[in-house]
Amino acid sequence: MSNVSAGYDPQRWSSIRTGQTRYRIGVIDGPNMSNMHRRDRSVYGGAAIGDLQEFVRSFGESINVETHHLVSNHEGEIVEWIHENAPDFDGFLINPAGLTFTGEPTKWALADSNKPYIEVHFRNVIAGKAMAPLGDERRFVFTTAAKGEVFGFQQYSYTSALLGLVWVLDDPEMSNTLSIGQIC
Ligand SMILES: O=C1C[C@@](O)(C(=O)O)C[C@@H](O)[C@@H]1O
Repeated sequence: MSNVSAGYDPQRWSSIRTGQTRYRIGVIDGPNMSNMHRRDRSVYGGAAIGDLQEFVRSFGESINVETHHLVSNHEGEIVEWIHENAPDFDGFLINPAGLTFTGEPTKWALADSNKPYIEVHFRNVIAGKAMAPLGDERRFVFTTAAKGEVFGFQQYSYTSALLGLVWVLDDPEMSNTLSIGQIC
């Protein structure tokens, strides 16, 4: 009997990718990531932003994905880059970094593009939040329209997110559950 379950497709459960399309993904690093080689080594590993971009690019190639990178300390530049490039991209990864709690314009540029995006962070950005003092009610701006989140795995947050994004793009059923439209 083949109709075991509409959701079960053996191909999806037995290969890294279910599709062969070569995707173009925009990878954005926000304010302060250009300085990552001088930031806390235990989090950012002492590597420079160019090393990170090369790491993500080469992982992308291994799964037939082309990544295009922007690092910027200026929100306006990030917004314009999204406007300009969104038509040519299939999706985005963003480490909003310094814009994590304030980046409404960038969040909307991504949401308006109607392309899925995944928010990434080196750190576990939620750690300790349960014990945040009263009054520290900062809101994660990008989470409301993201397809997903990956944080806490340092540079591997990016490669994990890239794989997740490709799964979403390869699988029309997952793409249909985009959270865009539920933005508050
Ligand atoms: O600049 C950053 C980096 C960060 O996004 C990360 O990658 O862990 C975490 C943010 O809270 C912080 O503002």
